[in-house]
Amino acid sequence: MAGPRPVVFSGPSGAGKSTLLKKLMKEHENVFGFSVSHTTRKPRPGEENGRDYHYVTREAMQAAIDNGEFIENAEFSGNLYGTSKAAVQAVQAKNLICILDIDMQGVKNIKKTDLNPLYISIQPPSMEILEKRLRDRNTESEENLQKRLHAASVEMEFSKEPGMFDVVIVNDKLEDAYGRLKDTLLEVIQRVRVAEDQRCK
Ligand SMILES: Nc1nc2c(ncn2[C@@H]2O[C@H](COP(=O)(O)OP(=O)(O)O)[C@@H](O)[C@H]2O)c(=O)[nH]1
Ligand SMILES: Nc1ncnc2c1ncn2[C@@H]1O[C@H](COP(=O)(O)OP(=O)(O)O)[C@@H](O)[C@H]1O
Repeated sequence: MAGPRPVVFSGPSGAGKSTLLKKLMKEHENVFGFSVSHTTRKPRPGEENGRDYHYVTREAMQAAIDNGEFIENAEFSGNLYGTSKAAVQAVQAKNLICILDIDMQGVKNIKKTDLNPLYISIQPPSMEILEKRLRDRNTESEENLQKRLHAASVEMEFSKEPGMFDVVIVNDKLEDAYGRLKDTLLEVIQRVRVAEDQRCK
């Protein structure tokens, strides 16, 4: 696939991926583009169809998967999630750095493709803090929260597997984590800006 090297973000639900990504994309408009995944989960208040996710039924999503429209897909906390080929192509066609927010099954499956992204893991400082943040976010039922916490402990172990991630960022103080993220991406951001300047000349 053409375009600049994509960046994968992964890590437990509640680690702060969306918070960091939104900040990054707001500060660097026209550098990053979000790969909008499909999901069978219901939208949360404030989420928008086509911007945060493509919200679909399980039947529609399964049919699209069977039709070969997805790069990867996974079941998480009782719902289907997946990255469509069209989602990544839409970003790459604009020459933007494609950002993917996916779980560890997605990371494993993307590693089998030719996408060749940079892999960044976002981790919470501890399980206790993660639970507090997830509870305070107030988006999940108790049952869902427990499923996410169970998955989180596995995701936290996964991030320690040698060679799995290029960078692991612990999101303790938000500004510190964001600083580390920007340092990590400095070179790729600059490369896209130089290419953009050259196109404008
Ligand atoms: N494999 C895969 N995972 C995804 C995809 N989109 C989102 N996820 C992951 O699904 C999990 C749940 O996402 P979500 O329901 O938005 O909850 P949140 O992470 O707590 O905000 C997270 O780990 C996401 O990274 C996707 O397209 N593929
Ligand atoms: N460094 C931080 N300190 C305190 N709260 C945070 C921090 N980072 C994120 N949060 C909060 O924690 C919750 C989970 O973050 P979120 O970005 O939704 O995680 P994810 O996308 O990984 O599931 C949100 O309510 C968010 O505002």
